[in-house]
Amino acid sequence: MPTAKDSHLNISPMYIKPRSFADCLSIQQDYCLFLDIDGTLADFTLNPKDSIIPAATLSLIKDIQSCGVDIGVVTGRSLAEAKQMLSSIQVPIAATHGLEIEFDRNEAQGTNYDNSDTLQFDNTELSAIKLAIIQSCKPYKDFTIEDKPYSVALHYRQNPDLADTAYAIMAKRVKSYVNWTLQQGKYVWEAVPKGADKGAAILTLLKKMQTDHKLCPIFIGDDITDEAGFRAIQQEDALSDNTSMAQLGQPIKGMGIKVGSGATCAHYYVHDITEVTVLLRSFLDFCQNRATLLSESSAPNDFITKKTTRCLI
Ligand SMILES: O=P(O)(O)OC[C@H]1O[C@H](O[C@H]2O[C@H](CO)[C@@H](O)[C@H](O)[C@H]2O)[C@H](O)[C@@H](O)[C@@H]1O
Repeated sequence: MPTAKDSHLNISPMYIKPRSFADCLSIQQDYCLFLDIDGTLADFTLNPKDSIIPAATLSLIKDIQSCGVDIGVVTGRSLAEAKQMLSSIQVPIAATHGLEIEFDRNEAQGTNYDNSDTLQFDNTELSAIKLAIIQSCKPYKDFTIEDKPYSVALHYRQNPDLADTAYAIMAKRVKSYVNWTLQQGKYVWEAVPKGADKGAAILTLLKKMQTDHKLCPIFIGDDITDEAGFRAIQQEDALSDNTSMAQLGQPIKGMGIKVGSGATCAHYYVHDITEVTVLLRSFLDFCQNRATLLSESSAPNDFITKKTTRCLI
């Protein structure tokens, strides 16, 4: 079974004190925020269907949006599930690891799309893979199979000893399909169309959010699939792959924040979901203060002094 080790995961991230997150930010800079769901906004549960994003977190997101900050959710969940979990707020969503993107649930067709055409998604193949996985899992009561419109996930959180078995089943079932690949997550292996990538999804959302003011994207995520997102906004791939430059026409210097310790290419980390909430609250304070300062002055640069990065210990 492959491990989570990856040649990109070689940076020791710096801890951000979540309560002082505002101290890391500059009042002269416009920010936007990208948020992962599971392990970042929602605590883990044995069955994915039982997960919720706490009402307080949703209301925090809404308050940040009210300050004029764009927020996008980037998740491995299907669009339908993500929308249900986020039903009390309006937020652009890149779901199924970027395969399904919805900018605005009320907008007419044209702004929302799925990537399944581009990625040569074949529903017949997906059905065959799902069926084969169901067959293989019959002897094991501790697996949970998550049936999504564009992928299928095999969860073994109920019995972590089944990790190797889960990988063996999934690898066997995907191996004969050239357009499919396996993605690892926390206690899960998922069969996804090749090319599904949270980094590209974030850049698609960012391009849509971009105005005359250059935005500094902040992405918070916890899992292996979030690494592509960290790389995209931190421009780690700029030398080898110019996708981000080409998409936005300018370099991006964003902040990747990993939830939890462990190898990551994110430059920063916080310990857990509770700290994510504290960090979001600090970000809200920053946005509210910034809005007040900007509204009080017609020439903001006359009195606003740029903050320096003091958030690290
Ligand atoms: O990108 P994310 O929003 O982090 O979604 C990644 C996967 O999250 C879900 O699985 C994880 O959460 C489950 C519920 O807590 C947990 O049981 C499982 O062990 C985790 O891997 C979701 O079910 C998957 O579809 C997402 O791909």
